[in-house]
Amino acid sequence: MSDELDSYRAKHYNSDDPIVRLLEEKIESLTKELEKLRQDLNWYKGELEKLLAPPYIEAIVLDILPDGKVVVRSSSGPNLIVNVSSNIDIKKLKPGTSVALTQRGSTIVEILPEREDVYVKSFEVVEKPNVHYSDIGGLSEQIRELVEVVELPLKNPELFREIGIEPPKGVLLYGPPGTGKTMLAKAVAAESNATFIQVVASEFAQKFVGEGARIVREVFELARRKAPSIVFIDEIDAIGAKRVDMGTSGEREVQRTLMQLLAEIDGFKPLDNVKIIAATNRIDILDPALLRPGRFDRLIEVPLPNYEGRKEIFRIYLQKMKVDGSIKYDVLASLTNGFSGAEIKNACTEAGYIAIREGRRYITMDDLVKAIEKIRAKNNKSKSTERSEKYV
Ligand SMILES: Nc1ncnc2c1ncn2[C@@H]1O[C@H](COP(=O)(O)OP(=O)(O)OP(=O)(O)O)[C@@H](O)[C@H]1O
Repeated sequence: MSDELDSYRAKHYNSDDPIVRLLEEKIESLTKELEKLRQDLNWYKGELEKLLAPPYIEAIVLDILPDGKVVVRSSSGPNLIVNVSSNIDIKKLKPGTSVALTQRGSTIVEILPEREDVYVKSFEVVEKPNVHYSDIGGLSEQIRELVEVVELPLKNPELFREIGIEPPKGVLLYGPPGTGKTMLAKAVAAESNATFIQVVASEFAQKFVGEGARIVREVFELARRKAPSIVFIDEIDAIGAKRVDMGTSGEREVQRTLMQLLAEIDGFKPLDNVKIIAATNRIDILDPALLRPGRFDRLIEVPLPNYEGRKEIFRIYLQKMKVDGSIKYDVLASLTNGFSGAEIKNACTEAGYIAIREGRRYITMDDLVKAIEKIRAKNNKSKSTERSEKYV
């Protein structure tokens, strides 16, 4: 057939003939259209394949066996012993590697990019916090204690083994809001060259049954992987308060999470290279089980700064700002009785704004006095609102 066509074309072909040119243009555009349709068809086939393909199961490698099989913890729950697909380099598999299993869960078909559990992502992991003891005012006694029970054991566990004393596994920092508890935890992590893992206990209280306990497990597995590390649990009263009744499922979930936390703490030895620091504004409502020996058995109070502490905190912030020669630190300390460190910092920032509003590039004593009055007025207002709400 194609020979006859070729010989017909050879005899009659006339490129000047307008019909021939028209036909050739038509053929060219149809050929392009056909090519485009072929590409679209392949794309749709690929999409259809993805849509119809059963989902992979995510898993974490726990161990590699001598026979080349791998033990994984699948996200669907059980531990499995699985094969490794030939396109996977088994040397790239190590405990903690995230992998994808076939739908039947029998074979590792893909190595997933390194990531922490999505829940753990909701926690802050700071390899090296940028807070130092010198940034903290009025808490020298608390710093000394943290150096003794956290920094030294992390940096020099042998010293404690040799002498034969066990430092506490958990330290509880307690005191009013804004007094420097989080700063202290970050500073001791920075000075100990430890990874700082900050969680807010209310993050543990998840809405799905068992999720809180799972998050606790993930956080402590992360802490072991990144050791030496410090797990800092802020607002621990969110899960560690005395339980009055186990009526609601939410209360039971919180209790399960607390039990998991206690199990994790009990699972550590005092000289392991993971330390746990918790913070609370409400030590009075904590479950005594948390404070039992071997858990948070070192309590460090972090109170509002006294006169000298307030002077120190003002110096820390004002030395980083442009001020004129009128600053009197003793007067500032006298005007801020009852202020927390956070409120003193806010007063310095507010004084900066007052100077800017008045068109100046430096802060005066008058700016600071006005700022202190503004913050005290705001505090009094919020306290009176609190009181009135209490009696509503
Ligand atoms: N003693 C202090 N020295 C210097 N700055 C302080 C001090 N206390 C608080 N601050 C300032 O207040 C801010 C809040 O402090 P921090 O978060 O450590 O308080 P906290 O006690 O953990 O508060 P909360 O109990 O509300 O979590 C800090 O970022 C810091 O700037």
